[in-house]
Amino acid sequence: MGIWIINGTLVHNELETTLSHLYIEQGKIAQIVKASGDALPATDGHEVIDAKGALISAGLIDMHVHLREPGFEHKETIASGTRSAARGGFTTIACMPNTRPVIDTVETVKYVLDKAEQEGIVRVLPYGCITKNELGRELTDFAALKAAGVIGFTDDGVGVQSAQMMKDAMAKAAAMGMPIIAHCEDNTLVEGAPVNEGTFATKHGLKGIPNESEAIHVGRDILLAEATGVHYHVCHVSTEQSIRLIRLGKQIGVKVTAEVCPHHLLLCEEDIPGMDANWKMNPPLRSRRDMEACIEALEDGTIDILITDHAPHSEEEKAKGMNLAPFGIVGFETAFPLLYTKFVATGRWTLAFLLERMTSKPADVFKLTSGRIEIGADADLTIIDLEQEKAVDPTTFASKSRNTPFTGWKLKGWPKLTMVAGKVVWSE
Ligand SMILES: NC(=O)N[C@@H](CC(=O)O)C(=O)O
Ligand SMILES: [Zn+2]
Ligand SMILES: [Zn+2]
Repeated sequence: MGIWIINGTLVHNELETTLSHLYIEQGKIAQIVKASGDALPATDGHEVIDAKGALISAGLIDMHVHLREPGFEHKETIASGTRSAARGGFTTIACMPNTRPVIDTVETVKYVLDKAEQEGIVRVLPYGCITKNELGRELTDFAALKAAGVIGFTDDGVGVQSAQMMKDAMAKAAAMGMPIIAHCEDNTLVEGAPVNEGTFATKHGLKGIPNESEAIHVGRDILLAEATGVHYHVCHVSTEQSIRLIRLGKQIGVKVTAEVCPHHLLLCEEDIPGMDANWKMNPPLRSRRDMEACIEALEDGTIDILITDHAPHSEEEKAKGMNLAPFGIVGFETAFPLLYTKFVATGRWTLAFLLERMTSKPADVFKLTSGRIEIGADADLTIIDLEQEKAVDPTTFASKSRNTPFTGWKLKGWPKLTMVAGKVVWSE
């Protein structure tokens, strides 16, 4: 017995969309049939899911998320985080190692993979730390972590401050064909500032995080990537200056790729309503000019992929206020509707472009086999209603945390059903 998903809209490319039926057998896509009139394929003896004209996308992929387990289970767990991801239409997520303990040993990699297997409902790909405890002093055992199943190395949450340490890490990663994923931040330029150095900081008398604190690392690391030949991936790009450097790096043939979050495309410092820590994240909301540079960079391919940087924190932690609250906002359950409503429904992007940046592009950048609807592929799929309009209501989130600046936004493009390897893991 297999599953027929009937009457779904498939986006083949910018020009071609078809109403189609998909047949799934043993977790894989076995047939793709173009609908003709009202005629249905022979579905006898099979399970039938009627997509009712809604979009069927390859399952969304998010290469930058925080699941908080082990150590911060009050913010999120692998169980709650993967449910939140499924509701957002994500079928594969790559989790950051800034847990407690951090993911810097084989034991912790195993712990995360076992938990994901037992309690997770979407695919979880862990990253391992570049340095032990993310302290920047000593490299982890890359070979052992790779063998245990990590897909790349990163100290996300903090920048690797020493250029020599980063160079050694890149040389080692390059030798084993693994990517380095970098949170770019020079601590000497940041000094505990909670928001961007700009209009909001000035108005409220706050210390500011300057654009150079990010871009200095991007520039340094592109030179180191050129020297070592590593695949270097820049986390959550937020500044015009970083983009300029990534563009140059690509032009001269350095293997540099980059990602951007929805909030850096949709919000800037002018939008922050007041001293509300649900607007505090790292990197911070920058100037309008930076926001526009990020949009253009995604459009021209300088930035390769979209990610959420889903960073759950509890209400108590966020209630500490702009100066003391931790950085980060949740992202899974708003990402697709936000991007669809603000960029596709407005006519700026095609649906094909948005889907590519959340499915096949991340798969290509990180050499994953998922991200495409084709015969023989794992049936990782998402059904999305592009028409229904609904306001963002954090009380409905499957995530344990509700720290979002998007409360009340009226959006279209809500996922209805998420399938991983032919199994429905969430449906409305
Ligand atoms: N992005 C954030 O604001 N916070 C992240 C850390 C990070 O992604 O650097 C977190 O772990 O909370
Ligand atoms: Zn980061
Ligand atoms: Zn992060």
